[in-house]
Amino acid sequence: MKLLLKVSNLNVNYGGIQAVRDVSFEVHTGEIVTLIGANGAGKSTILKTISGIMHPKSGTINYADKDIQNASAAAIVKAGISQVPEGRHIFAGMTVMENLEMGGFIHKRGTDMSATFADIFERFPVLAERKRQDAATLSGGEQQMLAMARALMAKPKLLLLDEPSMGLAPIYIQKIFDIIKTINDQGTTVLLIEQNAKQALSIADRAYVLASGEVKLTGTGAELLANADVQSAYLGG
Ligand SMILES: Nc1ncnc2c1ncn2[C@@H]1O[C@H](COP(=O)(O)OP(=O)(O)OP(=O)(O)O)[C@@H](O)[C@H]1O
Repeated sequence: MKLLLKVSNLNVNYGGIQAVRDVSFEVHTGEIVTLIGANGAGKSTILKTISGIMHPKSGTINYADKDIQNASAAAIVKAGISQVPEGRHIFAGMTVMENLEMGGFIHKRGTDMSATFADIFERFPVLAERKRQDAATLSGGEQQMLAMARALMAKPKLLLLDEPSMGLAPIYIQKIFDIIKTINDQGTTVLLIEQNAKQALSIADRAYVLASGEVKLTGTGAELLANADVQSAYLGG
C-alpha cells in the first residue's frame, strides 16, 4: 500500500513540558490506523500537530510526499486532511445545515455541493431529519455524527478522529465505530485516537501504543488485541 502520512522523530512541547518524544509512525492509503494510550500519553498533541494547530520542536510530518510540519492549518485542510476535534466543537448556535456548509468552506464559491450533501445525508440519515434544527439541540451521539459529517464535507483523503466515542452512550459508541468503518470502506484513510482501545483495535488495520509521549509498541489491530501487556494495561485485563 502507498504511504500517505509519515511522521518521523516528532518532538512537541508546551513551553517546558515535552508532550511528544521522538514519535515515528506511518499511515498508508486506505488504512485505519489507531493510536492508543492512557490520558496524557500525547495522542491529542500528535493530531493537533498533524493538522497544523501546533508546530513541532523537531521532526517531520510528510503527507503525500510533502513536508507539512510548518504549514498552516488552512493549507493542511486544503491538502486533504480534516480533523474531528475532541469534544466535537460543533457550532452550537447554527443549524445542522449551516454547520455542514462551514465544513465545505474549502470548495470554491459556487461549487455545486448537492451531491456531497446527498452523500452525507445518506450516511447520516438523522442529520437529514434534523437539518433545520440548531446543533445545540442534538444529542451527544448526534453531535458526534455532525462533527464527523462536517469534516467529510471537505472531502478529505485523511480523516483525523480525536476520541470520537468520548462521553457517548453505549448504543452510540457502536454506531460511531460502524460509521468509521463505512467511511473507510468508501475510500477515506483514517487516523483514530481513542481511549476505547478495544473497539479501536477491532476496526484498525494497524495500531501504535503510546505512553509518556513515546511509541512503546506497534502491530496489527488483531495482534495488539491479543497482546497480554496491552490487555492488562488498556483492555481491562
Ligand atoms: N495546553 C497545554 N499546556 C501544557 N501542557 C499540556 C497542554 N495540553 C496538553 N499538555 C500536556 O501534554 C501531555 C500530552 O497531552 P495530550 O492531550 O496530547 O495527551 P492525550 O494522550 O491526548 O490525553 P487525553 O486522552 O487525556 O487527551 C500531557 O502531559 C498534558 O498534560
